[in-house]
This record gives sequence, C-alpha cells and structure tokens, in this order.
Amino acid sequence: MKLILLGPPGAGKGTQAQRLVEKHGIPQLSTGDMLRAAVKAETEVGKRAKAVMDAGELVSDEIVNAIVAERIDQDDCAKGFILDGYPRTLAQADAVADMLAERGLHLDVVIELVVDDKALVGRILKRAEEAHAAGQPVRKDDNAEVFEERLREYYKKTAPLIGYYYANDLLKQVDGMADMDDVTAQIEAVLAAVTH
Ligand SMILES: Nc1ncnc2c1ncn2[C@@H]1O[C@H](COP(=O)(O)OP(=O)(O)O)[C@@H](O)[C@H]1O
Repeated sequence: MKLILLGPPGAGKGTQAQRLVEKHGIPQLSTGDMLRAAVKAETEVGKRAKAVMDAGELVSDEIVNAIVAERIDQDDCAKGFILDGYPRTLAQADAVADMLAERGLHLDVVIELVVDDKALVGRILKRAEEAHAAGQPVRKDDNAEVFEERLREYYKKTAPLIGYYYANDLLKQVDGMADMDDVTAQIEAVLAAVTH
C-alpha cells in the first residue's frame, strides 16, 4: 500500500503516520524527519536545507525528490510506504508519479486531513511546550512567527495538490479536527475501502 498523508503543518500527519506504521508494518517516509536528520548530521544536503527550514520555507524540489527517490528503493519499502510531508509542491507530485511509474508502481490513495487553521497554531505551540517540558529538543520552526510562514507556504504551494489529486481520483478527505482515535478510524475505513 502506497499512500500520501496531506494536510497543513500541525494537522496530525506524523501522529497518524506512526499509527499506520504499527498497524500495517510499512514505513513512514517523512521528508521533514529526513531533512532534520541531514541537518543534524551536517551533510551537504543538511547544510543547504537548514536556513530554509528554520525560516519555515520549503527546501528545493530537487533536494527532496532526490531524498525520496533514494529512500523508496530500500528493502523496507517493498510492501509500501506512507509519504508524510511529501509531495508538497505540484512539481514534487509530478516527480513522485514519475518515480513510481518508473518502478511499475502507483499510489493507492491520498488522504487529506482537513483541519481548521485557527486550531493549528495552538497545536504547534503545544507540541513545542510538551517537548520543552519533557526535556526534548524543541523544533526551531515550532514557534508562532515561523508557523505563520509555514502555513503561508502550505496554502501557496501545497494546497493546490488537493485539486490535483481530486482530479486524479485519488483524494479522500477525513475530518482532522476529530479525536485522534477517531481520525485513525476514519483513515482505516478509507484504506479498507481502497484496498478491497
Ligand atoms: N516535501 C518537502 N518539500 C520541501 N521542503 C520540505 C518538505 N518536507 C519537509 N520540508 C522542510 O522541512 C520543514 C519541516 O517539515 P515537516 O516536519 O514535514 O513539517 P510540518 O510539521 O510543518 O508539517 C518544512 O517547513 C520545510 O522547510
């Protein structure tokens, strides 16, 4: 099963992706996590991405496409994967379609977590507070100002993917404002419908 989780920052993609990993035994491919790992390891990609990420802007399509193309060829992706935070631009959406087609694969579904903007900043600030309280590192982009920029980037560059996948008959929407467990149940219902 190959699926995309789509939605603005703070929509709960990471949480739901983790649950899907446990239930379905397929990996979560989070470009955000991969980029943060590259920044931490101070690789060439990490050095190029750091300032862009800290400002809440998008890393270049070229960089993220290359990261994902390399990742999906690893053995653990053979049964499928969850794309979390990728694609984020129409160019990335075309790239992933090409990447899969070259390998004789296709996407099963794109699940959009539909959320209310106003709730998002609160969720992000809560995530930062909780990380701080637990003595974990707080993401540099998890603050109100950078969040505004992340949301603007989302509406400008990522939200057009909703129409793109709708037109390709791949889009399914779930209510991301429901309780976490309820969102999980909605996602499972979508997956059951598309895989049977
Ligand atoms: N597919 C992508 N294309 C471009 N930049 C990306 C992509 N995925 C992640 N990034 C960069 O990493 C940052 C954090 O990503 P992520 O952890 O997915 O954030 P969020 O919690 O905002 O959804 C983004 O703001 C962006 O700078």
